[in-house]
Amino acid sequence: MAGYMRKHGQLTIVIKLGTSSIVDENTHEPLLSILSVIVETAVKLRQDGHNVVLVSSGAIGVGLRRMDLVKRPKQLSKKQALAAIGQCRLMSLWDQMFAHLRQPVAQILLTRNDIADRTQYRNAQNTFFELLGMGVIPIVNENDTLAVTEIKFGDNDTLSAITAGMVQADYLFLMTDVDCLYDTNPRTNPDAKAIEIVEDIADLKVDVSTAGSSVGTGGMSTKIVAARLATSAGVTTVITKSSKPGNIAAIIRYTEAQKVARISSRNSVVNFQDDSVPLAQAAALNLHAANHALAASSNSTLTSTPRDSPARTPSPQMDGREHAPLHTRFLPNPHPIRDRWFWILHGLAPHGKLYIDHGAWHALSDKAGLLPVGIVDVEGTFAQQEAVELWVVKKLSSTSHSQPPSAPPTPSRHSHHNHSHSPLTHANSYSASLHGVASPALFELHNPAPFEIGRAVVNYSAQEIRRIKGLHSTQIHDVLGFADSEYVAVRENVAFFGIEKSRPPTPSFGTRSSSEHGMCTE
Ligand SMILES: N[C@@H](CCC(=O)OP(=O)(O)O)C(=O)O
Repeated sequence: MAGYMRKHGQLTIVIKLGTSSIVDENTHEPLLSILSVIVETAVKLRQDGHNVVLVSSGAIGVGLRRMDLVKRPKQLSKKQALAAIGQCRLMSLWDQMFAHLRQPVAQILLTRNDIADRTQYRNAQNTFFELLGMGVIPIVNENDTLAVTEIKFGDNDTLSAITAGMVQADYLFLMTDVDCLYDTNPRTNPDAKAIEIVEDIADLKVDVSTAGSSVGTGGMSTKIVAARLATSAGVTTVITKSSKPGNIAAIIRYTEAQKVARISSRNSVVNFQDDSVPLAQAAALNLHAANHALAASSNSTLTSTPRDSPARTPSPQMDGREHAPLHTRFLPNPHPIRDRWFWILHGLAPHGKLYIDHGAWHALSDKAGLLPVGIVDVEGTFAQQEAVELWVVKKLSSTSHSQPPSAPPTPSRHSHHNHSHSPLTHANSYSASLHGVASPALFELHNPAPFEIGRAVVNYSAQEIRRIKGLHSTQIHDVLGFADSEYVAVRENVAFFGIEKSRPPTPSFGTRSSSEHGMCTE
């Protein structure tokens, strides 16, 4: 990537500030003391040789103050107008504050649509890298003028996670109005326990109604979605309190020192508050390997502490060990998703669904492309080169073939990636098994429920795939009158939600012969 070469030990840190960290919830006046500490922290990190990116909400909030309005309007165009008014004030505020410390900044406004095109995604990425290489702090927000519902990131937590993936960050800090994630709502439950380390986000089970504010759009649930997305790209993700931005440096120092301590097999944890512990030296170690070692060395998936435990008082001296300020740290996936696949999963909005069988899943895990023969059903309307969700369904066993399913399905299992996706209904699952599938095999589409494994960019439209599903590639031309590719999606255009989704369990439930999928096991 032009203009960007990571130096030895250099970290890239993305800091996301929600509206409630930037303006007062009631008066919408800028929270100057918090912003000042953020500026000082970011500049200090820069001086230590690290890259810093800010994701700053607050345009609408600042716009409200500028126009002396009390309440956020409901109408989209009014919100967009306020964002346009507020964004230039917001940037002017950041620019002035950073200018006091002679730190140049740049504004980057993104919409989902901008990065849905691979070339534009790479252009945005190259701009980030060029800015970081020049020592500039990019300040990112959603381009609210253009961002209607279909092309919105949804909230700035998601935008910050996509930004963190795009700049290949080491850390994403999601600054919020609580000091960390709790297992239940700390405002209503005094026994709520702080969750300090999340080794595998797939195992996280919390009541996500724990936090939120009246001026922002994100609550704790969007932070967890963002953490899932960022950790999949190999980014350590931290939730901590925005009113104490000085914690950022302490948490990084503590985490990096812990990695050094683990790797060098020392038992004591290095004093994270001691500025003499060189951050760059700590960071010089391979971060992903170190995090993996850290995860492996702990017994439980989640480490939690009672809310007001003395162990959580800032900087205590306990048993000769220092503790970081209270925060939740999501460890990065030790097998981060490649940049192109991260883009397919999170840069593109899916326009429909393909239901595939286990044989196709096996073939994909064996690095083959997605052939029409492995497709069981199609949902939605999409064009060539658009993204779709990939859902796996199980074939019925041969003993079940003679009888159609008789009872309505009970959804048994949902993908944790998207709870809003309901399994296929009984009726359409059965009809799916009857129409269009070349093989007489039926598919058990509801028990277990289909589950989403990833996304694909397809070579054929929904209408075309409906006509070729279940067929051999040699038949595509006869049916459609053309055959752009033997694959519905080439392997390079198929991305999985993590390593566990990329490998089907063995033995396979599929019944097709391996040769049909161009693979050697089934
Ligand atoms: N782009 C919008 C931010 C949307 C929003 O409210 O985000 P957040 O406060 O992070 O939940 C703005 O700048 O006002």
